[in-house]
Amino acid sequence: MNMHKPLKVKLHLICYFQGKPFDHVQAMQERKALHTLLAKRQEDLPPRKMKDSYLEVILPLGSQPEIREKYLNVHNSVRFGRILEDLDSLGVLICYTHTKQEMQPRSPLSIVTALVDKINLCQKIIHPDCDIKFTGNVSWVGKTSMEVKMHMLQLHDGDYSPVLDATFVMVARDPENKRPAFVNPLIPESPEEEEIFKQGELNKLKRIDFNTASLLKMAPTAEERNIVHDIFLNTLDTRTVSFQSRKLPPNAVWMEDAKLKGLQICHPEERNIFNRIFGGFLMRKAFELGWAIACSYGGSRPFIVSVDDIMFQKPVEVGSLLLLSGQVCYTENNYIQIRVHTEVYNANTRENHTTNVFHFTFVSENEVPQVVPKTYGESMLYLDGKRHFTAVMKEI
Ligand SMILES: CCCCCCCCCC(=O)SCCNC(=O)CCNC(=O)[C@H](O)C(C)(C)COP(=O)(O)OP(=O)(O)OC[C@H]1O[C@@H](n2cnc3c(N)ncnc32)[C@H](O)[C@@H]1OP(=O)(O)O
Repeated sequence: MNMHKPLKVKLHLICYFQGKPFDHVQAMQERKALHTLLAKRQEDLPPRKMKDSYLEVILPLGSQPEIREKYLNVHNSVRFGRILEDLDSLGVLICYTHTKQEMQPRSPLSIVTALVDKINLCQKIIHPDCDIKFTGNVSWVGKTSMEVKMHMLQLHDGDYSPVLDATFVMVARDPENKRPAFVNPLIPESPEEEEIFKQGELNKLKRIDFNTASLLKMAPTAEERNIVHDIFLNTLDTRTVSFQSRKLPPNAVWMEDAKLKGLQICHPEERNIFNRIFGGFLMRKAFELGWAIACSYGGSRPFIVSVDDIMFQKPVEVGSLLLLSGQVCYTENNYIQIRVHTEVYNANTRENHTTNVFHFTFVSENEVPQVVPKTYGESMLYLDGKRHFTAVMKEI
C-alpha cells in the first residue's frame, strides 16, 4: 500500500478554511455551477486503484493532550461516539480521494453516508492518552456507490495494535445532493485485491438478501416461530387456563420495560458541508442512547462489541426535531442487542418519518436478565435482534 504522510488534522475542522466560518447556504448556491463537471457515463471517468484512495490519519491523543477532553468518558477511556464521528468523516474523505480529478478545482460530487455495514471491535478499552491511527481505502465500487474499509489502531510501547475494523457504504450525488452521480471505477491490482473486491460484491448481495428476508416483509422461519411460541408458553401463568395471563419468568424483564427515548434539536452547529446534519453526529447520539440503555439494563458497565447495518434512509434537515427510541431487543449471557430508531418530526405537517435505524451489540461485565417479548410486534423485534446478534457473533 502507498503510505501517505499522516494528516494531523481534526477531521471535522475541514468545515473551516482560511480561519473563516464556512457559509453553508452560500456554498450550496455556488455548488449549482458544478453540475457541468459531472460525468455523463461511468466509463468517462478514469479507473482508480485501491492505493489511490488509501489514507492514514493520526488522532494525536498521546502527543497533544489538549484534545483529550473532547474524547474522554467518565471511565477514563475514549468516547466511542467520537470515534464514530471521525470514521464517518474519514470515509467521506477517502471517497473524495478516490473520485478526485486533478483538473477540477472542486469536486462536483456530494458524498453521503448510506450505510455503516459493520464495525467490529477487538479491544474493550480505547486509551485516552495514546495516539490513534486510522487507515482506509475504497474497497469496492458500484455505479454511484463506494464501499470503504477502515481500520483503527492505537499506539502502545512504540507499536500500533488493532482496535477496530469498519466497513461503510458511501453514495455520490450531484452538487445539490438531489440525484445519484457516477464515480470512478475501481480496478483491483492483485489476487488479494480481487478477493477484497469480490467480497464487496458479495456484501452487496448479502444486504439485498437480508433486506428481502426482513421480518417487516416476510414471516419468520419455522425455527423462529418455534422460538416465539416457546417464549409464549414459558410466560403463561399455569394457574389459569388463559391465553391472556402472562407471567414474567425469573431473572427476566419485559421488553416494554427495556426502552429509553431521547430528543435532539438539530442545530446548525451539527451540519455537514451539504447543509444537512452530520451522519457521525447522528451515530454518536444514537450510540450514547444505546449505551445508556445497556448500562441501566445490565446494571454494570457495558462495552461496545459491534455496530452493524446502520441505514441512513433520509437526510436530516437542520432545525429538525429528532426523536430517538432505543430498545433492548435481544439478550444472551452477558450480551445485550440494542436497536435505536430515529425519526424527525415536522411540526408544520405533524408528520414523523424514519431517518435511521441503528444496531449495537454490547457486552456487560455481568450476566444480564433475559429480555422477554409480550406482543407479536415485540416478538418480531426480538427475532430481528437475534438475527443481528447471530450475524455479529459469526464475524468476531
Ligand atoms: C471532506 C470530508 C469531511 C466532510 C464530510 C462531510 C459529509 C459527511 C457525510 C454525512 O454526514 S452524510 C449525512 C448522513 N447521510 C445521509 O443523510 C444520507 C441519507 N440517505 C439518503 O440521502 C439516501 O437514502 C441515499 C442517497 C443514501 C440513497 O438514496 P436512494 O435510495 O434514492 O438511492 P438510489 O436508489 O438512487 O441508489 C444509489 C446508489 O446507492 C446505493 N444504496 C442506496 N442505499 C443503500 C444502502 N442502504 N446501502 C448500500 N447501498 C445503498 C444503491 O445500491 C445505488 O448504488 P449503485 O449506483 O452503485 O448501484
